[in-house]
This record gives sequence, C-alpha cells and structure tokens, in this order.
Amino acid sequence: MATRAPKSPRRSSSAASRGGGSGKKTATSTRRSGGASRAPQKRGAAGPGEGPIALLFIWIGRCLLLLWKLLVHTVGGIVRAVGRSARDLDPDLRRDGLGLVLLALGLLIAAAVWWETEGPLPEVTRAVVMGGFGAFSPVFPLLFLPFAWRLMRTPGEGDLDIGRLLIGAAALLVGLLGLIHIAHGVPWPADGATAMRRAGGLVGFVASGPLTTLITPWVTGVLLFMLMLFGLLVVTATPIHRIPQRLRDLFSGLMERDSGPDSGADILPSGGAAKESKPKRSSRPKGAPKTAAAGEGAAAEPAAAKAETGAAGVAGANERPYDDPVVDTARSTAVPDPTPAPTSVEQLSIPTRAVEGDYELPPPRLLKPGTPPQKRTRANDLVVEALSGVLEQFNIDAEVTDFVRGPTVTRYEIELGPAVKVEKVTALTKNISLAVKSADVRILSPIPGKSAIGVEIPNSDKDIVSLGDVMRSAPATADDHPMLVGLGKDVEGAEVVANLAKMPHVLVAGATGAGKSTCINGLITSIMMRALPDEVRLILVDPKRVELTMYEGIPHLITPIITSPKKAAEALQWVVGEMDRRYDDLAASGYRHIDDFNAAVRAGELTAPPGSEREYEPYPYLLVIVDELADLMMVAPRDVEDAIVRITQLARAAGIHLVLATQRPSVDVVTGLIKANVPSRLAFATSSLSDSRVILDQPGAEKLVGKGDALFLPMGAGKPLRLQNAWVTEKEIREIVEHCKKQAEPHYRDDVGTAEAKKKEIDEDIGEDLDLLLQATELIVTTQFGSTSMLQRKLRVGFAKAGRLMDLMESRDIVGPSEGSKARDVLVQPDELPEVLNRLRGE
Ligand SMILES: Nc1ncnc2c1ncn2[C@@H]1O[C@H](COP(=O)(O)OP(=O)(O)OP(=O)(O)O)[C@@H](O)[C@H]1O
Repeated sequence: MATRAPKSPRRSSSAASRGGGSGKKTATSTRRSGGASRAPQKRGAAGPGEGPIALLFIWIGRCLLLLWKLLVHTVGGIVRAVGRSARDLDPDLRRDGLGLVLLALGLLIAAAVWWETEGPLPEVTRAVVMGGFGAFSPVFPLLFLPFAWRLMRTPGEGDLDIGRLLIGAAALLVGLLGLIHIAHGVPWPADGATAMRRAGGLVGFVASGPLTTLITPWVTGVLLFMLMLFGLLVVTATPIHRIPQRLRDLFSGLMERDSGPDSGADILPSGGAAKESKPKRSSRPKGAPKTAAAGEGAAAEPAAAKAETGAAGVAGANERPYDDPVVDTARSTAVPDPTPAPTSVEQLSIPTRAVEGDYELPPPRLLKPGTPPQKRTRANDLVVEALSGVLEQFNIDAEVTDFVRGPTVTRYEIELGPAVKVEKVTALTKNISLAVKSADVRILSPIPGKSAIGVEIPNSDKDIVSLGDVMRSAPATADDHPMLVGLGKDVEGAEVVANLAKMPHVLVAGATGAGKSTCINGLITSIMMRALPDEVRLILVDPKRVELTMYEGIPHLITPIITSPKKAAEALQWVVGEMDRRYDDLAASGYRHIDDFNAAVRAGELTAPPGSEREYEPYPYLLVIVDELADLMMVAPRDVEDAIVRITQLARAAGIHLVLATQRPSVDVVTGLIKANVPSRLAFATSSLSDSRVILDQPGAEKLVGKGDALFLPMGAGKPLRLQNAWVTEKEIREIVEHCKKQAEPHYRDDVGTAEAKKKEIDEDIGEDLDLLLQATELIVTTQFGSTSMLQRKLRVGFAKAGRLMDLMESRDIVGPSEGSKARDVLVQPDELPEVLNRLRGE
C-alpha cells in the first residue's frame, strides 16, 4: 500500500519543477549571473595586454574543450538513447532479458569453475569467484538459476520481490561463507590464496575475520548463524510470528501431496499463503454438526488486512456491512403468532443420498487458474504519463503518486498540492478520457481511507479472473458456509466472495453482453463446488431457455429448470407456501432462524409435538435464481411482485434467498417495492445513467466497461465496490455438472409451479366466499341434503348468496343441477369431505 512518506521527495521535486516555476527560474537566473560575472574576467585574461602566443594557447585550449564536450555529449546521447529504449521496452521483455542475462552469467561461472575452461574471461571469472567465495564456488553458478527462473516465469510480479530475494540471498550467503571460514580456522589473506580459497574466500574472511579477533569465533559463529536465519526468513517472506503457521502449511502441504492426485494441483498463482480448499467433502452424516474449515491452512490474513482499507474494502464488503445480519434480522423479523405444528405437512424432501457411497464435492482442480495478475505494465506507464500531462497542461498543482492495478481497471492516485480544489481535477474527467483514450473514466473522491483522488481507468491489457482462483483464495477457503459464492476480484486485485445467505437477496442487472449470465453461472458453479444437495436446493428460472440448460439434472434442483414465465410465477407462489410451512415449524418449535432449527434437529433435540405424524428433518437453504425478471414481470406483474415482496420480507429467517437478474433495469421491471426489499445489488455495465440509478440509486454503472466489470453494493454498504466478475468456462461448468450428476440424482417436487393454477381457479370463481363455501359444503355433505333454503337459514345469508354457493358447489360436482323446488342431489359422500374441502382451499 502506498504511503505518503516515501513519495514526498518525488512530490516535492516535481512540485518544484512543475508549479514551482519560481524555484526553477531562480536556479536558472543564478547560473546566468554566475556566467555573466565570470565573463569579464575571461575577457580580461585575453585582454589586449596579452601576447599572441598566450592567445594561441587559449584558443587551442578552447578548441580542445569544445571537442571534449562534443564527445561527451555524443556518447552521453547514445547511452541515454539506449537507456530510454530499454525503459520503453515491455516490462515482460525487460524481465525476460534480465533472466537470460542471469542464466548466461551462471553458465559463464559454471564454465570457469566446474569445467575450468581456458581463456582470459573464464580465467578472470574463476579467480574472482574462487577468490571471493572460496569453498562455496562450485555451488555458486546454481544460485543464478532460481532468480532467472523467477524473472522469466512470473511476468508482472513486482521488482520488489526480486529485491527482497537478492537481499535475503546475500544475507544467507554472507552468513554461510563466514561460518565456512570459521570452520577452516579463519585464515587471513597473509596465509595465502589457497588457504583462503579452501575456506570462505574473501567474502567469508570479511564476514568473520575481523569479528573473530574482537568477539571470539564462537560468538561470531552465532551472529553469522542468525544472519543466515534472517536471510532465510527474507527469502521466504516469513515474518517471525508466522513461522509456526508456515511450518504447519508446509507440513499439511506435504501430507496433501502424498494423499492423492488431486491434492496440490491448484496452488494460488499469486503465491499467496492460501492453499486450495478441501478437495473433497463427503456428505455429513445427519446429526453431525458442521465443523468450520477455517483451520485448514487457509490464511484469512488478506481479508483481515483488507478490512482496514476502508468502507469499500473487500473484506469490508464481505464481512462488515452485514456482519451477522442473519441473526440480527431474524431477531427483528416479525415471527407469526405461534401456531400448532402442522401434523402431516410434507417437508421439503431432501433424500439426496449419493448414488453410490457418500456424496463428494467436485474437486477444485476442475476450475482452472486464470492469468497471473500483473502489477504494472507498459500500458500503466503510458496512462501515468498521460494523466501527468493533463495536470501539467491545466496548471494544477497535483501529482499522480501511485497506482494500483486490478484485473480490469487500474486506480491511479492523484494527490493534490496545498489549497488545490478537488473540483479542479474532477472537472477534467473529459480531458482525462481524451488523454487516455477511454470513455469509461471513473473518478473517486476521495479513495476510501486515503487523502487522494482515485481515477479508475480501464486497462488496455486486461487480466482474466478465473472463478477457480477466487474459490481457492483465502477468503473463500476460510469459511465453509455452503452459500458462499465467488464474485471476483476488486480493483486492488483482492478476491471478493459473498455469502448469499447473508445478502440475503440480490438483484443482478446490466445491459446485454455486460456479463450477467457469466455471473449467474459463477454463482451456481460456486454452489455446486461447495454445497451438498441436502444443504442447498435450487430453483432455476430461465425464460430465455438457453442460459441455464446445462444445469438440468443436477441433484441440487427441486424442479426441472423452469422456462415458462407463467410457471415461474407459479413457482414463486410455491416458494411463498414453502416459506409459510417453514415459518409454521419455526413458530411451533420456538426457533427464530432455520439454522437454529436445523442445528436442533441434527442434535436430536427437536421432535414433533405429540399426535403429529411429522418427523422433523433439517431444511436445506432454498436458492431461487431468476435469469430475466423482465419476462416474468410481463406475464404476471402483480402476482410476481406480490410473491417477491412476500418472500423478500420474510424468507431470510426461513433460509430462502432470491437472486433476480435482469437486463432491463427499468422501473416497471425493478419496481419500487422490489427495490425496497432486495437489499444487495450487483450492477454490470448499463446503457444509461438512469438504469444505473434504478439498480444502485446512484450513477456509476454506466461507466463500467462490460465483460464482467461490476459494482457490488452489498446490503448496508454505503459505497459500491468495483470488481471484475470471475470467469468460468462452459467446459468447466460441464465437467462440474457431470461430477454432481454422477454423485446423486435430483429429487423433483411435482407440486412446484402448479399451486398457483389451483389458487387462480379459487380466486376467479370463489373470490371472497371461500369461508362460506366451505361451511356450505360441510353442511350439505354431512346432512346429504342439497337445499338452498337450508343454507339461507343455517348460514344466515340471503337467497342470492345461497343460490351462488349452490352454483359453486354444482361447478365442483358437489351437488347436482337444480331441479326446481326440489332439493339437489348430493354427489359427495361424508368420508370424501376432507379431500373436497382441501381442494376448495386450493391445497
Ligand atoms: N467475468 C468475465 N470475464 C471475462 N469476460 C467476460 C466476463 N463476463 C462476461 N465476459 C464476456 O462478455 C461476454 C458476454 O457475457 P454474458 O453472456 O455473461 O453477458 P450477459 O450480460 O449475460 O448478456 P445477455 O444478457 O445477452 O445474455 C462473454 O461472452 C464474455 O466474452
């Protein structure tokens, strides 16, 4: 993270050269006056009083001086030109070149030391290396290999790393050579070159010789050993307090490598401390409480570090804004009055035992790594130049002090001089766009947690963020919640994950081609990678009929993928019913959240009330994903809105969550009511500012560059977090789907998407009269007497109402047609009554 302190020298120097024009002028004028004051003296020296010979010498001297200057300028110019073109080289090529130079050096030293090649260059090299490094010389050429390898293998990794490695290796080498020298009796140069070469050479002598005379060889040995240890820690980038953790990681890494072909296949490309999550997880036996996987060597440190970076920090997005909201909101949610537990309700069945043996989650290696992240490329340098140019042109005392490259955009940081208005920079958005040749410039003022303005500019050379990298990152492996999904990487390149159970409902919107479907694929794939089917069940609604078809048949589904908007609207009604059933169970058992209910059931603490035929089972999370809300809203706007609002208001405690995606975020699709009840938003590039306002209640999404560039506004967050959504290929999805399908078969409920049809019939026909109709039916069936006047008398209704009730019963084959003044035939026997009443109720 850039800090102000180290940059201040740069800042002040450029400030002097920039706005501090006065300082520059002063320096120039001082030089001029100096020149002017010397000139008369020189003229005086060549004055009329001097002889022609003296004049000749003076002129010869001046000519020589001129020639010298010419030579110096020419040579300097050539060197500068070469240097400039080297600087202009692509950083990757520069690193490759450096790597090759190191390889060549290693080869030269190997030729000199190992094969004792003849010739002046190998001989000088041999003398220098053996004289300098003594007994270590034969190993010396090998040292170049890892450096060369690292430079060429990991393009884009900062030079800092190389610097760290050099410092660490130097400390390691000096310590080792000093120890070797002590082990050979600390020979001095006066003892001869052979004795020095057999010991630690000149370096070993300098490291140990003088010290041994001052503090004895033993103490020197201990100090040199400590120096070696320090070198080792620097090389491995291990702070002392993390040594035990590193050893544990190393140990468990070795154990995993031994345990099978999957293990160790996917290591974080960035070389982070995080390891891949468990490659396999078997179905938990029912009743076994879930154990956290945080201890599996997954370092949660990056997330913790990020949490300090401000409100929009990644972990901030992941954790803080809705830290534990499930429990909190569950407490505040109005739980309906306790009702007796339903005695014979069919609970959302979860018989997803594996086809053979235990269910195994897909191995993480099925998700491939993305491109290695780059910290700086030539494109970034060009943008910094362009930005500085704009600031200079407009005479603004501000400077580009740093930049942080993310996968899609880079955030350039501009620090202002004293008394410079922020608006001066923000007003330049269009000029900056012009200078950097990109229409999608977004200005953050300030960057959260920093006193600097951020200018986000799309990279002309983007990195691909793969879902695999996100799912194997520390924030993902540190939490084994089955509803945790990989979203992508933020502008600083940190992985962003989110727990759908805590969101608790999310709206995904963006113009066509912006990356919505990829995002939905990422969500479903994350669930398949982490959740057993008896932990999370899915309802997938795909009115476009093409986006989600590949998930057909996965065991997490409770109904085949729904493609008809009408059926989808009905399925939402079913979800409302499922929510009510869950609430009934919660209310009857006295728990406030389905997680608590499930824990009690698993622990065997909860049994159905006496007289009930129920046997409680844990409820899985139910995730409903709608990949085009607009299609549903066109078919049945009122019903869909009602269902969504009802689900979103109450479903969180019942473990039911919605993901609603649309490419038409207009107010008739994302209505005020839906917006008010879907608190988390994920906006991809929108075609207009008004669309951005509909999704995020603020502008910003219209400036996104598409292809997965997104703004994530989790529930409770003030500012959206920009991220590059994770990419998952169709091939990866197919392999994961195949794996899941092999493990278990789906168990479809045939009532999903049909409930509404029955209800509709009731609504249209019966309307408000359901209660009266139920009473009338009960009366007529139990008495087996189809008389209208009896209904009038017993139900205290008028003739018209009684006649209407009779017509309704006739249309449902409860009574026969009217036969004048005679009573109608009753077509239902008393033992069929409960079934008929249920049918009338729409159940
Ligand atoms: N996360 C991503 N990383 C890289 N490229 C992406 C990403 N997301 C999307 N893209 C690119 O953008 C294209 C369109 O993405 P996608 O199909 O997800 O858009 P969409 O918003 O769903 O469009 P539509 O609404 O028309 O289905 C993809 O084919 C891919 O090339």
